[in-house]
Amino acid sequence: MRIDVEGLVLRYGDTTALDGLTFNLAGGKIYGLLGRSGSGKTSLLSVLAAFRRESAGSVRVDGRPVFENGEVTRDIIMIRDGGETVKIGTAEDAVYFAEWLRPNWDGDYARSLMDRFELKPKSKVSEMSKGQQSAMGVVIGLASRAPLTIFDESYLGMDVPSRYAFYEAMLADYMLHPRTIILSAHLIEEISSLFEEVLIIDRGKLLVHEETETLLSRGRAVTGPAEQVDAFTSGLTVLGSRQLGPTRSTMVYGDLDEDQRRQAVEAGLELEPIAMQDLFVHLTGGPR
Ligand SMILES: Nc1ncnc2c1ncn2[C@@H]1O[C@H](COP(=O)(O)OP(=O)(O)OP(=O)(O)O)[C@@H](O)[C@H]1O
Repeated sequence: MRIDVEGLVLRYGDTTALDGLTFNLAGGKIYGLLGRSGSGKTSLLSVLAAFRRESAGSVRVDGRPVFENGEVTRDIIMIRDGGETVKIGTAEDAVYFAEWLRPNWDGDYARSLMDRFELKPKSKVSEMSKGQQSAMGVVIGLASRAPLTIFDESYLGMDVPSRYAFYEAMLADYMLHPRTIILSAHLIEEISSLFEEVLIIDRGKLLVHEETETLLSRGRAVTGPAEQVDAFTSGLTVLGSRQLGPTRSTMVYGDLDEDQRRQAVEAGLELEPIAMQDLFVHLTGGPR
């Protein structure tokens, strides 16, 4: 589903959580939404999923406003941190409820996911562990096959093997049933290889919206003798620097042209990619 966000503002009383966000997502991809705590990720996703109404600006999904628009919202599911399923009743009841609400629901797939996450149909959701409740959310989110599927750190309570099982299941199901998936994430290292595009927000503003490959190609660690590194990086956008004896490694952000790459090689400098997590830390790591 296509998403068009224009000048989006969301305020909670005196707090401005989203401060004029504008971006467009063509849809049919897996998007990663990154941002530090309190940057506005849940607020943004809540507006996209019509849980909250924007204070100003507009959000359109496939060209239509989402708030109080049942035609659109039945095609959107947002699973929040901690699972968010019906907490009254059993796992089976939660599945029954989802089946009733979700036009693309796949019951066989839901059952196979429940087996995979070792969730017992007769277990009461309220008595499940945090990780099991998160897994329940993941089951509902995936088996709904909603054209716009949003996971807001839904998998945070799950243990490492379960999280990896989720990533694998999501990717496999997405390949078979392409849709628009947005994942907000703090565990960037684990999950960033799934993202086709990345949005980074900071203090309610959009900092980066790029294809993952482009974003990664912009960050480089320049390593070599300190003096040469400094000469090469002066005039570039420097994200940070580390020194080990006479060797310095400076992270830069921006496109390097052929000439610059050649100069680096001639100066005996190494240009290495930076992991998404490091880029994120340096792009958003200023003082709060
Ligand atoms: N219900 C609310 N009432 C008042 N302020 C809120 C409410 N929800 C969020 N905020 C504020 O809005 C800002 C953005 O919060 P939000 O939950 O969207 O951030 P986040 O990026 O999802 O954070 P985290 O990664 O910690 O979950 C924060 O300053 C937060 O304190």
